[in-house]
Amino acid sequence: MKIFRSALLQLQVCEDRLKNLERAANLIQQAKNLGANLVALPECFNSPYGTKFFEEYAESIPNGPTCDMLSKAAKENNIFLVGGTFPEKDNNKFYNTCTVWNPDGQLIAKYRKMHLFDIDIPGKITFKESETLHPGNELVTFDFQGIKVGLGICYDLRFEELAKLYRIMGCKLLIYPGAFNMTTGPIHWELLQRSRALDNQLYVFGISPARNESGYIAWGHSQVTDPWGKVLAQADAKEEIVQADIDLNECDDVRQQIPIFGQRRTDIYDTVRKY
Ligand SMILES: NC(=O)CCC(=O)C(=O)O
Repeated sequence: MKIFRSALLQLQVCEDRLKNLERAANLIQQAKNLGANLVALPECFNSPYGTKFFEEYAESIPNGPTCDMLSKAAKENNIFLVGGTFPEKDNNKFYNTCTVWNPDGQLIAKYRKMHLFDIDIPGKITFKESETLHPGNELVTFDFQGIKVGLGICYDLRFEELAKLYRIMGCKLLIYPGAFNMTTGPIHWELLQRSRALDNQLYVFGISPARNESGYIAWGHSQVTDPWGKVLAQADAKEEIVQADIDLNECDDVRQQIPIFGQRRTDIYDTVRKY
């Protein structure tokens, strides 16, 4: 399908897991009513975002209330559902994991955040996901009606190598559930998505939780960016559905008109320096 309607659900997340699931299920249904066939939730949508919460809210995949809700919602609404992320428990290790569900309610992809959010900006924000989480080690794509879609999570947006690999693998859309903060969000969130989109000539979705009042405060501003690097749609801070009609012909046009991928001097890049 070359043209489709997408919906990014900028969900208001609270400390009550079941309320988060109910609210998410409700927004998914609203997105379906708007005609969306690809719907995506934000990072950490079943729990507040914070290292002290990850173990308490973690579930195994695919058994648990969060996967049950996602599977049911995908099936009942007959949509592809990118289930944001939630803390995953596997063999006594914890991951920040994104699941993807097809319209039959089947789990078709699972991506574990590869670059953990460990930063220290004195007086502003210090965060260390690696205190409780392990990183994933695999790139993950899924097929959405003939389109290859690549997955990343939030801080992964900063690593252009990951996005480039997805482009090389044939992706035309990258989806990043994410929860940027009030320090980096205002200056980096939009810019990073536009950069990944422009560099790789593909669509980028960034899906944030809505702004909350305390703890880790999410920037919001869920965003759809096209292969020209243009922002097609962007939320404000509150809970809302960002919808956008995606025309994959744009990818083909941009790639043909500005054919940077065939023009890369990999003969030089690959020999000058090995990382
Ligand atoms: N959840 C995250 O990975 C946050 C990333 C972030 O805020 C950043 O600045 O990078």
